[in-house]
Amino acid sequence: QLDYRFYDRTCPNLTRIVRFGVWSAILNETRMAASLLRLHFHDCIANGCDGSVLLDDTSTMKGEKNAPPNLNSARGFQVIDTIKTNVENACPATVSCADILTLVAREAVFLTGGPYWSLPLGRRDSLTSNSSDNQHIPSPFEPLENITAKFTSKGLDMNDMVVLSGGHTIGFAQCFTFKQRLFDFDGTGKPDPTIDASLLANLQSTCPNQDNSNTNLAPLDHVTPSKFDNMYFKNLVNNSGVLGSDQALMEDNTTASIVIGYSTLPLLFFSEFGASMAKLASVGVITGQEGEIRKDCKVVN
Ligand code: HEM
Ligand SMILES: [Ca+2]
Repeated sequence: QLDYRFYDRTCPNLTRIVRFGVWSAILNETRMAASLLRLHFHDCIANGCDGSVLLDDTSTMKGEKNAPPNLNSARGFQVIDTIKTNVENACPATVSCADILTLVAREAVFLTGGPYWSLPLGRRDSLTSNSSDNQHIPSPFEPLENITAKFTSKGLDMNDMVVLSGGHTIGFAQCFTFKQRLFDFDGTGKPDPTIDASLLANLQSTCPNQDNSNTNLAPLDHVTPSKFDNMYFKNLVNNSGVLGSDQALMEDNTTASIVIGYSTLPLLFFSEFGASMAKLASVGVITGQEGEIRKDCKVVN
């Protein structure tokens, strides 16, 4: 029910408005591209791409935004609000927050050097958000089989999972999300023996072994952290993945061979990333008369 020409008549400048908004935000802070891409992923994995991640909590509703893993971690809400305001000024009560977030993620990837893909539109916004839907978001502490299962339960296969993990070619992670690998891997009291030695030294200096380093930031791709390229996959081949869940892609033969492919074929990565992003963007969408077109992405009408 999504349609490639959904807003052609009702909001012809939509793509331009979104692109300008994302461009301005990235100009102000490079990392914002990554934060916006992740926000879309979390929206889609938790109850479908319906803008539910954007809703503020109310006295009767505890939503996704302020629940783990988004709490003190998900970013970019202000950027979405600014773009929504500009879209409302051009085309009042027409474009959903869910479609805006979907378009924003595509522009964020494109403007940092990544691929571009076509997207059918017409998503509607949810009337609720439920913190418990965040349980579907993969955790960096869980085994690969669990993460794979979380993707397949949304209709995304192992190839989608590996290629979409390439989103970690941009952006940052807080030390607590990978620190046990640096000092106490699997309760051994030692670092993960597989981490590349120079990356290990680097990460240990960014994330010293004390609680007050938990929210320090390290790039997920330590070579080209603000460029959307296939370096993430090259890093995995070189034992330089940051999250345990990233490096785990090299421990299974099937996922490892996909990683190796993308590490040598950047254009294959780009085309498959676009295809899988389009697939992600259709997960659990609501269309037609369901849901609503929110006026303000933070609150239901
Ligand atoms: C495969 C399972 C995944 C796991 C376990 C995972 C986990 C994480 C974690 C722990 C962080 C750091 C959060 C923080 O420090 O607060 C992160 C950041 C990020 N993730 Fe993922 N992620 C996964 C998949 C994805 C996918 C599919 C995408 C997009 C296509 C994505 C895009 C990002 C981006 C861009 C960042 C950086 C955000 C920023 O700098 O603000 N991740 N992820
Ligand atoms: Ca990169």
